Amino acid sequence: MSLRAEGLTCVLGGRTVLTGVDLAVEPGEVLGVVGPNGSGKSTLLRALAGIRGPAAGRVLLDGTPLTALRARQRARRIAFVGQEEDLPPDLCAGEVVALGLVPHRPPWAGGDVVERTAVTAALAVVELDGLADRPVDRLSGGERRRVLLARGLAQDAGVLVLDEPTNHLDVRHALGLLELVRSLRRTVVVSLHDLDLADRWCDRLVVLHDGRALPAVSDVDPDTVSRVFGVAAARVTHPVTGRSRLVFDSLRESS
Ligand SMILES: Nc1ncnc2c1ncn2[C@@H]1O[C@H](COP(=O)(O)OP(=O)(O)OP(=O)(O)O)[C@@H](O)[C@H]1O
Repeated sequence: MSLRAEGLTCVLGGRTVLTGVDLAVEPGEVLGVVGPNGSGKSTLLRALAGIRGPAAGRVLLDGTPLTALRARQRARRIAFVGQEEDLPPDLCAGEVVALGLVPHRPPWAGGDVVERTAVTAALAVVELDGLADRPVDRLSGGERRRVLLARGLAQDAGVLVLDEPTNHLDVRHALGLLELVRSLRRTVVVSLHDLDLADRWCDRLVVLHDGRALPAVSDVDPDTVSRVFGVAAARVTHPVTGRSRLVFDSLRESS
């Protein structure tokens, strides 16, 4: 599925956070969204997922404006996994994941064996086998993130919109999650604070700066990173893997 934003302007609490954002995500592409704190990453992702409509502009899913889809139709096509969610503490991990199946079943249809199987499979993908019956307030922060990702996977939508999915994850699980996301071959929009991870794992990156989106690029220029984030950025070659990596230091250290 393709996702396209045309002239998106997003206003929060009377303040214009983003102006005139144009971007396109091709079917099967992983598009990263990066930018400093408060630059509007979550706001953009929510607009792309149809959770909060823009003040101006539109989002098209395979050419159809999101506003033309009912919520249930939209949820079958776009799964959104937000940064933080206040989950009722005694809800079990499996019940959270089962929420991802709601758009696919008729109203009031209860849980059954098929649902249980889908929940078990989604939890296994995020390496949380056997935790279906554990209340979410007895999970670690990283485990809760993975439960939310499992809910997004269970939703079985063609487009995944992930806001900071690697928050709380240790380095192995963070890399594993991005490997998993790529292997799904779905259309993905993902915001990441870790610029090096974003640079390595996304097909293209959009940098948010001063309320606008810079054109998407496949290799972000270290000078752009330095200017937008106010750090000394450079590219180096990883001594073991030979892959190109972004490294950073404070501007003070570079002078
Ligand atoms: N409800 C609100 N009312 C007014 N301003 C808001 C509201 N929610 C967020 N903002 C502001 O909108 C801007 C964009 O917020 P957003 O959460 O999209 O940024 P972000 O890039 O995701 O930030 P972070 O990297 O810190 O997660 C910020 O300046 C924030 O203070």
